[in-house]
Amino acid sequence: MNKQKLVLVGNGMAGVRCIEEILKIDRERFEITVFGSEPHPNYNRILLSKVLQGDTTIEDITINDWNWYQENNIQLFTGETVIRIDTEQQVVYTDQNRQVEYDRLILATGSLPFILPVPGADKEGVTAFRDIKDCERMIETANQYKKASVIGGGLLGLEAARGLLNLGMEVNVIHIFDCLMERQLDPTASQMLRRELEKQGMNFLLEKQTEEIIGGERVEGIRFKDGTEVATDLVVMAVGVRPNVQLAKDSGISVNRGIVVNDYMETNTPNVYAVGECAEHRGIVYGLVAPLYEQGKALAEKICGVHGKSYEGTVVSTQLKVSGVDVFSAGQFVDNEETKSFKVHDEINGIYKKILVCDNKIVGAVLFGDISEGPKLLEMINRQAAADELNQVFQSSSEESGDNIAAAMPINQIVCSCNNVTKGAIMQAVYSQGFTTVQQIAKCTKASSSCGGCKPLVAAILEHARENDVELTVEKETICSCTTLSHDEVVQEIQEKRLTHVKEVMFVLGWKNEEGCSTCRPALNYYLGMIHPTEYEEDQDSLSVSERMLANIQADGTYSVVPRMYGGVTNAEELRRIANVVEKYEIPLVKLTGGQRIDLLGIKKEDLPNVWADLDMPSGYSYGKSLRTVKTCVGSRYCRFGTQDSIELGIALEKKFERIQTPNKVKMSVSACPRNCAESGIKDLGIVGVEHGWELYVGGNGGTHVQAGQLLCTVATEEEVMEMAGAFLQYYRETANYSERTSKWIERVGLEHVREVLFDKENREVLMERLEIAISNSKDPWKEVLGNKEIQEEVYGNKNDPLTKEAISTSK
Ligand SMILES: Cc1cc2nc3c(=O)[nH]c(=O)nc-3n(C[C@H](O)[C@H](O)[C@H](O)COP(=O)(O)OP(=O)(O)OC[C@H]3O[C@@H](n4cnc5c(N)ncnc54)[C@H](O)[C@@H]3O)c2cc1C
Ligand SMILES: NC(=O)c1ccc[n+]([C@@H]2O[C@H](COP(=O)([O-])OP(=O)(O)OC[C@H]3O[C@@H](n4cnc5c(N)ncnc54)[C@H](O)[C@@H]3O)[C@@H](O)[C@H]2O)c1
Ligand code: SF4
Ligand code: FES
Repeated sequence: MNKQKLVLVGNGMAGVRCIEEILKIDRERFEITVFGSEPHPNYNRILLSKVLQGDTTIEDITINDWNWYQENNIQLFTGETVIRIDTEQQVVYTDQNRQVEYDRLILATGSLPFILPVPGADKEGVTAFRDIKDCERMIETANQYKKASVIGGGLLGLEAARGLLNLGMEVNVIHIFDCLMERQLDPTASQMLRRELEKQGMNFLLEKQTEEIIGGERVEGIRFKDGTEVATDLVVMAVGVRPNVQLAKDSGISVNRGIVVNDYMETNTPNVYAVGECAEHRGIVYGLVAPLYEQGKALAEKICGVHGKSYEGTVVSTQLKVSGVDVFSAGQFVDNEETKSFKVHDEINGIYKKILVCDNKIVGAVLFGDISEGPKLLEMINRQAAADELNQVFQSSSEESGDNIAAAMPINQIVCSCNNVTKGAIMQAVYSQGFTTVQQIAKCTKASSSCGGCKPLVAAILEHARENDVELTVEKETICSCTTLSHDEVVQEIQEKRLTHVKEVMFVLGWKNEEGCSTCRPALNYYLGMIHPTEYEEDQDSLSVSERMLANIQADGTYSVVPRMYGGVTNAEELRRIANVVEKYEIPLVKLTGGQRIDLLGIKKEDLPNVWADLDMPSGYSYGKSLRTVKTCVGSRYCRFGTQDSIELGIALEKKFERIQTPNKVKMSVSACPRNCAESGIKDLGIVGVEHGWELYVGGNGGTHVQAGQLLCTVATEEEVMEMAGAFLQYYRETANYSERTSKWIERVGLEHVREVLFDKENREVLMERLEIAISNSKDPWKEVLGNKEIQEEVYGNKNDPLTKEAISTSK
């Protein structure tokens, strides 16, 4: 199967994030080539400000190192610029005389810093602040020279100025207006900011328009339109950026301010897409990573054929990365006739909060001095919350700080706006992975990995999750009222204290009810079997009637038997045996199940062992929490649409995983094409054949709570399906609560988290190793009974009938 060729032009933050998203969905779909004009692998441009300020180093801001490209089979050409696109032939040409064909092309060319077109702008000592090279140039200049001027009092200019101060230079900030950061702040906040920065040592030349950069070969000063001059050894231009669109324009792709894209990041040219600062969506060109990452996700889903969310635009928020200055701005901040504002101005403590309301809805906010309510306000602005909700913000904020803020925050509130990560996702990462550092959380969830502005909040949530017992108790679900311990805690205790029996667990862990109950006993039995697969013997008293009898008990006290038919395939020999059994034991009803099996209903308990013996087929586990069925479509063997052998794969899956115990029943299916005749979209693990391999959907459910499966990944070969399926099952076995179906488990832990675990090859290998141990210790339970006369008499003989009416009605 030929992979499609995907070419990315622009090795920056937006483009590479989009590639990461594509790899998450489908590692095998594309042969990927990336071109980047800069000589570096993808790095965190945002943190250049922090490099200049001396808080981190260039080595530490790499996001994807050289190995990452290799490991993901990405061909990377750095220091190489794409100079032409032939959109008819679908070929890109570079400045190194290379030409590469594409099936899909992503343009992520970012922005170019705007350089004021004034005389002298090309002199030595005049620089932009956009990339590593600019940053290094400024650091070198600071070693030799003293006086710096930054033109532009926006976010970039102020962060640059702070960096240059830290490097020991005297810094003038030259701004065209009388208010700094006029694109984000109202005049009051702007004034407060100016005063604070002056205290830090910055000098401001406001309402100054640059006319000329003066000097010889090297800059010596700046002359303004009002005739005044300032001496300087370095000029940093931070007067905004322009989308880098020349390549697209020259290639006939529709360009306005940016490259024009629709809600799927498609340009007007077939198979050409754009993301990031070069793209213009619904008339807006964004200059912050949060929207660019959202765009990347939407494009990845589109390009991989997943019916995901389209991109509909973003309300952005900004924070200035200058230590000691807390500024936050989001949405609309300029008053007009239709707006009203809610303001708090505490001049003593230097705190200012202004929230703008329009039509009784919260539409924007500016915070200075205390920005702790920023995430909450951004969430309110995004959903256009009613103005009344503001009371809650201010009442609670006056009492809250640090850990209290973390505790009071709703679970679904976004904490990291750059990466769209909620408090819930962070808490989950801490609970499920036992994380103790912000770095671990950043690696797993990406929270705090971009601008770093949310780091203190992430740290507070981490602290809160680890230390605050109150929330742990409130949020944790105990197994049942016999214990105060959660499922996870019990599993941990069993492992740590090496507990081996149900009674022992209850005794050692201080069960309130020493006999346990019908909820906790089966759970403990499952956990012990999962943790000690080689030595644990099932506690029969903890099993349901159907599990104990190895057949499903029916309303009238008879049983149903479903023999295993791998992949839903049978033959004349098996059918003859089934027919003989039906006649011999006068089985009143034979029914085909939704999982493509034959159900024999109305069998008397004492006939069960003889029925199994005569059938001579493996148990179909219709009574158990285990793999039930793998449903298959006819696939390429007979269907004219089938590109793959779904039957062969279905049978292989069922044979491999047929007897393992799972937290709840598991249903699988394999369809050989997207027509999906085996209903793979509503299975715990549903597999769909596509042109270049197999798509794996997880967490689907066609029962009480109908739930569509979500795409976990796409793989190329049957071997990879088996490996991914095994790792998925084992991770579900190890981390789901007993009785939790995969749909609920994924909802709880998050698909992203499951992907993080399963996409790591080492993780998959260790999960598979543990699963193999469980598989090798499993035996067919019907055969076990047939080989044990005592059990046959004890359990299936007439003498000691263990059943009561109550048992029938409570058995599931
Ligand atoms: C100092 C600084 C601080 C910032 N701070 C923040 C912040 O705190 N928060 C925030 O959200 N954002 C911040 N930003 C903005 C953020 O960095 C950008 O929004 C983001 O990097 C844009 O990503 P991009 O991939 O669209 O473009 P870029 O990161 O600019 O990447 C585009 C890449 O494409 C390459 N390229 C262009 N044309 C070609 C071609 N023809 N062939 C090959 N390669 C090509 C370029 O060389 C570049 O490497 C900051 C930016 C700077 C400079
Ligand atoms: N903390 C952050 O979020 C952060 C930090 C740095 C950069 N960035 C992003 O990087 C990009 C570039 O930042 P920026 O600050 O250069 O862009 P900007 O457009 O936000 O600000 C440019 C500033 O320069 C001023 N200006 C324009 N012409 C001028 C002139 N002739 N003389 C003096 N001042 C003049 C403008 O009034 C404006 O305030 C933006 O997209 C920004 O969002 C973000
Ligand atoms: S899913 Fe596709 S291959 Fe399978 S039976 Fe249906 S149409 Fe045929
Ligand atoms: S808010 Fe920027 S990294 Fe979290």
